Amino acid sequence: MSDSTPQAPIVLREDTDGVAILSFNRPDRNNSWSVPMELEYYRLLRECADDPAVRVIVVTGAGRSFCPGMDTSALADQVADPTLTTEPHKRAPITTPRSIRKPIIAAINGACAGIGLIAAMNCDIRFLSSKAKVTCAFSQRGIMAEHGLAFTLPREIGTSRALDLLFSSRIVMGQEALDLGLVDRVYEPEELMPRTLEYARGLAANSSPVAMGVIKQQVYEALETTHEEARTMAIRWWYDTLRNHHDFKEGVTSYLEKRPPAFAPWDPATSTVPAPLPED
Ligand SMILES: C/C=C/C(=O)SCCNC(=O)CCNC(=O)[C@H](O)C(C)(C)COP(=O)(O)OP(=O)(O)OC[C@H]1O[C@@H](n2cnc3c(N)ncnc32)[C@H](O)[C@@H]1OP(=O)(O)O
Repeated sequence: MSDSTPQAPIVLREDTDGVAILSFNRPDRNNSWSVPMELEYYRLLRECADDPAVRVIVVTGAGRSFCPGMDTSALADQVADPTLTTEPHKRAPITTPRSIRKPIIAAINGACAGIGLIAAMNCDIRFLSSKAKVTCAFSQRGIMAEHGLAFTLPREIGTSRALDLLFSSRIVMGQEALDLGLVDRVYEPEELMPRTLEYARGLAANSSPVAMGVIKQQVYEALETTHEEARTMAIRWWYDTLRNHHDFKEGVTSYLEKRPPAFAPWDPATSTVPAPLPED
């Protein structure tokens, strides 16, 4: 499995107006997934998570492809020697993006398959180029639904639709991907990054970082709790974090003063688990 030279990082980071853009960059292998690329992707995600200047993260692919799955040469190596393993269970979980309390938007600019689709599904929101081909690919390679796709895909698009895509590995594009709920918006290729960045910059400028961070944690936790537990957690977040936060005051005051809000940078490490509700 070859990777780019040290002069060309295998994941690029570029920052603009509170938005960090991370781009998969293995041009010689069409941005297919490799363990070094995965490790660098997670390292950069953590770097962005800890950087108060970053309010929103965009994940995309350099060049024509997003990520067409595991590098087929690595798959071929495993076919030749089944004892070879990349031991994914010993690496950071591919769900890492969901634990980062900043919005992460996938801008799917081209081929998106296998673990590339899983990476996109672990982002919070997905925008798609109308020319990009999306496929699970696993059934056609003789592989099960990898890395928790059996969890995320049915929750996003429904059980029978997920099974259709997983059984058939058929290619989905544009309007169909939107209709399925696999992606949230579709743009012409030349519009994808400008429109994604317009949206991301809007979040960075107009939405409170602490509110977005808490909302993200609430929504993913609520996938695995009861309605009542989700309601209780909202109350705990209110008392513990938001009620006395600068951004609540600023959000209300700026509206009343008819001016744009100036929300404070937020360090997610300062607030992780809200305190229990006070006893009556
Ligand atoms: C643990 C995780 C496991 C997995 O992820 S298993 C799944 C592995 N992935 C796949 O099996 C997908 C294989 N690729 C495809 O089926 C297609 O691509 C797509 C449908 C995703 C996209 O189709 P299109 O946009 O028409 O691109 P194109 O012309 O098929 O490919 C362009 C170039 O990209 C190379 N490429 C595609 N996928 C991979 C890959 N996974 N690893 C390495 N190279 C890949 C091709 O060979 C070709 O190259 P050249 O232009 O030199 O002919």
